[in-house]
Amino acid sequence: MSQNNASSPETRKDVLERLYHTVMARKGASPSVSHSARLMARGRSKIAQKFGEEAVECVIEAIKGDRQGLISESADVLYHLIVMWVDAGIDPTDVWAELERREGTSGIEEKASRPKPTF
Ligand SMILES: N=c1c2ncn([C@@H]3O[C@H](COP(=O)(O)OP(=O)(O)OP(=O)(O)O)[C@@H](O)[C@H]3O)c2ncn1[C@@H]1O[C@H](COP(=O)(O)O)[C@@H](O)[C@H]1O
Repeated sequence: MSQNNASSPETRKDVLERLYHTVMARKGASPSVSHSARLMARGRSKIAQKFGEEAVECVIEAIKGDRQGLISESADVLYHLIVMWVDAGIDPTDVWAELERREGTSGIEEKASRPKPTF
Protein backbone atom coordinates (compact mmCIF):
# COMPACT_ATOMS: atom_id res chain seq x y z
CA MET A 1 0.00 0.00 0.00
CA SER A 2 2.71 2.52 -0.88
CA GLN A 3 0.60 4.63 -3.28
CA ASN A 4 -0.15 8.16 -2.07
CA ASN A 5 -3.84 8.81 -2.73
CA ALA A 6 -4.04 12.14 -0.86
CA SER A 7 -7.54 13.66 -0.91
CA SER A 8 -9.52 16.34 0.91
CA PRO A 9 -10.66 15.65 4.50
CA GLU A 10 -14.24 15.67 3.16
CA THR A 11 -13.49 12.85 0.68
CA ARG A 12 -11.25 11.02 3.13
CA LYS A 13 -13.98 10.50 5.70
CA ASP A 14 -15.83 8.28 3.21
CA VAL A 15 -12.83 6.03 2.63
CA LEU A 16 -14.29 3.05 4.53
CA GLU A 17 -17.52 3.21 2.52
CA ARG A 18 -15.52 3.38 -0.73
CA LEU A 19 -13.34 0.46 0.34
CA TYR A 20 -16.47 -1.56 1.21
CA HIS A 21 -17.93 -0.93 -2.28
CA THR A 22 -14.60 -1.86 -3.92
CA VAL A 23 -14.41 -5.13 -1.98
CA MET A 24 -18.11 -5.84 -2.75
CA ALA A 25 -17.33 -5.37 -6.43
CA ARG A 26 -14.48 -7.92 -6.12
CA LYS A 27 -16.87 -10.69 -5.00
CA GLY A 28 -16.60 -13.41 -7.61
CA ALA A 29 -13.68 -11.69 -9.40
CA SER A 30 -10.66 -13.73 -10.38
CA PRO A 31 -8.39 -14.57 -7.43
CA SER A 32 -5.47 -14.03 -9.81
CA VAL A 33 -6.14 -10.29 -10.10
CA SER A 34 -7.77 -9.38 -6.78
CA HIS A 35 -6.42 -10.01 -3.30
CA SER A 36 -9.93 -9.53 -1.86
CA ALA A 37 -11.36 -12.11 -4.27
CA ARG A 38 -8.55 -14.53 -3.37
CA LEU A 39 -9.18 -14.12 0.33
CA MET A 40 -12.95 -14.56 -0.03
CA ALA A 41 -12.41 -17.66 -2.19
CA ARG A 42 -10.36 -19.17 0.68
CA GLY A 43 -13.41 -18.99 2.93
CA ARG A 44 -14.68 -17.48 6.15
CA SER A 45 -12.21 -19.19 8.49
CA LYS A 46 -9.25 -17.88 6.49
CA ILE A 47 -10.71 -14.36 6.41
CA ALA A 48 -11.24 -14.46 10.18
CA GLN A 49 -7.74 -15.85 10.72
CA LYS A 50 -6.18 -13.05 8.63
CA PHE A 51 -8.20 -10.45 10.56
CA GLY A 52 -6.96 -11.95 13.84
CA GLU A 53 -3.34 -11.90 12.65
CA GLU A 54 -3.59 -8.26 11.61
CA ALA A 55 -5.20 -7.37 14.96
CA VAL A 56 -2.31 -9.03 16.82
CA GLU A 57 0.20 -7.11 14.67
CA CYS A 58 -1.68 -3.93 15.62
CA VAL A 59 -1.38 -4.82 19.31
CA ILE A 60 2.38 -5.40 18.89
CA GLU A 61 2.90 -1.96 17.27
CA ALA A 62 0.81 -0.31 20.01
CA ILE A 63 2.90 -1.92 22.76
CA LYS A 64 6.14 -1.03 20.95
CA GLY A 65 4.94 2.57 20.73
CA ASP A 66 5.62 2.64 16.97
CA ARG A 67 3.18 5.30 15.76
CA GLN A 68 3.74 4.73 12.02
CA GLY A 69 3.60 0.96 12.49
CA LEU A 70 0.32 1.31 14.36
CA ILE A 71 -1.16 3.46 11.57
CA SER A 72 -0.12 0.92 8.94
CA GLU A 73 -1.37 -2.11 10.90
CA SER A 74 -4.62 -0.26 11.68
CA ALA A 75 -5.22 0.14 7.94
CA ASP A 76 -4.60 -3.62 7.50
CA VAL A 77 -7.08 -4.38 10.31
CA LEU A 78 -9.76 -2.14 8.75
CA TYR A 79 -9.26 -3.66 5.29
CA HIS A 80 -9.56 -7.21 6.65
CA LEU A 81 -12.57 -6.22 8.78
CA ILE A 82 -14.29 -4.94 5.64
CA VAL A 83 -13.54 -8.19 3.78
CA MET A 84 -15.09 -9.99 6.79
CA TRP A 85 -18.21 -7.74 6.60
CA VAL A 86 -18.60 -8.38 2.85
CA ASP A 87 -18.29 -12.13 3.40
CA ALA A 88 -20.84 -12.03 6.23
CA GLY A 89 -23.31 -9.80 4.34
CA ILE A 90 -22.87 -6.87 6.74
CA ASP A 91 -23.23 -3.37 5.32
CA PRO A 92 -21.10 -0.66 6.99
CA THR A 93 -24.30 1.33 7.64
CA ASP A 94 -25.38 -1.51 10.00
CA VAL A 95 -22.24 -0.88 12.06
CA TRP A 96 -22.60 2.92 11.88
CA ALA A 97 -26.18 2.51 13.18
CA GLU A 98 -24.93 0.43 16.12
CA LEU A 99 -22.28 3.05 16.92
CA GLU A 100 -24.94 5.77 16.72
CA ARG A 101 -27.19 3.77 19.05
CA ARG A 102 -24.37 3.77 21.61
CA GLU A 103 -23.62 7.48 21.27
CA GLY A 104 -24.04 9.31 24.57
CA THR A 105 -24.02 6.17 26.73
CA SER A 106 -20.91 5.91 28.85
CA GLY A 107 -19.22 2.50 28.76
CA ILE A 108 -19.09 2.57 32.56
CA GLU A 109 -22.86 3.18 32.74
CA GLU A 110 -23.59 0.47 30.14
CA LYS A 111 -21.46 -2.11 31.98
CA ALA A 112 -23.08 -1.32 35.32
CA SER A 113 -26.55 -1.88 33.79
CA ARG A 114 -25.73 -5.43 32.63
CA PRO A 115 -27.48 -8.26 34.53
CA LYS A 116 -25.28 -9.53 37.37
CA PRO A 117 -24.13 -13.18 37.06
CA THR A 118 -26.02 -15.41 39.50
CA PHE A 119 -23.29 -18.00 40.19
N1 LIG B 1 -6.47 -1.96 1.64
C1 LIG B 1 -6.12 -2.97 1.02
C2 LIG B 1 -5.14 -3.87 1.57
N2 LIG B 1 -4.45 -3.86 2.73
C3 LIG B 1 -3.67 -4.97 2.71
N3 LIG B 1 -3.86 -5.66 1.56
C4 LIG B 1 -3.18 -6.87 1.10
O1 LIG B 1 -3.29 -7.87 2.07
C5 LIG B 1 -2.25 -8.81 1.83
C6 LIG B 1 -1.72 -9.29 3.15
O2 LIG B 1 -0.69 -10.15 2.88
P1 LIG B 1 -0.20 -11.30 3.81
O3 LIG B 1 1.12 -11.74 3.30
O4 LIG B 1 -0.33 -10.85 5.23
O5 LIG B 1 -1.26 -12.46 3.66
P2 LIG B 1 -1.91 -13.28 2.50
O6 LIG B 1 -1.17 -13.14 1.21
O7 LIG B 1 -3.37 -12.88 2.44
O8 LIG B 1 -1.98 -14.78 3.00
P3 LIG B 1 -1.00 -15.80 3.75
O9 LIG B 1 0.36 -15.61 3.13
O10 LIG B 1 -1.07 -15.43 5.21
O11 LIG B 1 -1.64 -17.11 3.47
C7 LIG B 1 -1.20 -8.14 0.95
O12 LIG B 1 -1.28 -8.68 -0.37
C8 LIG B 1 -1.68 -6.69 0.96
O13 LIG B 1 -1.38 -5.99 -0.25
C9 LIG B 1 -4.78 -5.00 0.83
N4 LIG B 1 -5.33 -5.31 -0.39
C10 LIG B 1 -6.25 -4.45 -0.89
N5 LIG B 1 -6.66 -3.30 -0.24
C11 LIG B 1 -7.70 -2.41 -0.83
O14 LIG B 1 -8.62 -3.22 -1.53
C12 LIG B 1 -8.75 -2.74 -2.88
C13 LIG B 1 -9.04 -3.91 -3.80
O15 LIG B 1 -7.89 -4.75 -3.85
P4 LIG B 1 -7.92 -6.08 -4.74
O16 LIG B 1 -9.01 -6.92 -4.20
O17 LIG B 1 -6.56 -6.70 -4.63
O18 LIG B 1 -8.22 -5.62 -6.15
C14 LIG B 1 -7.42 -2.01 -3.16
O19 LIG B 1 -7.59 -1.05 -4.17
C15 LIG B 1 -7.15 -1.37 -1.81
O20 LIG B 1 -7.93 -0.18 -1.68
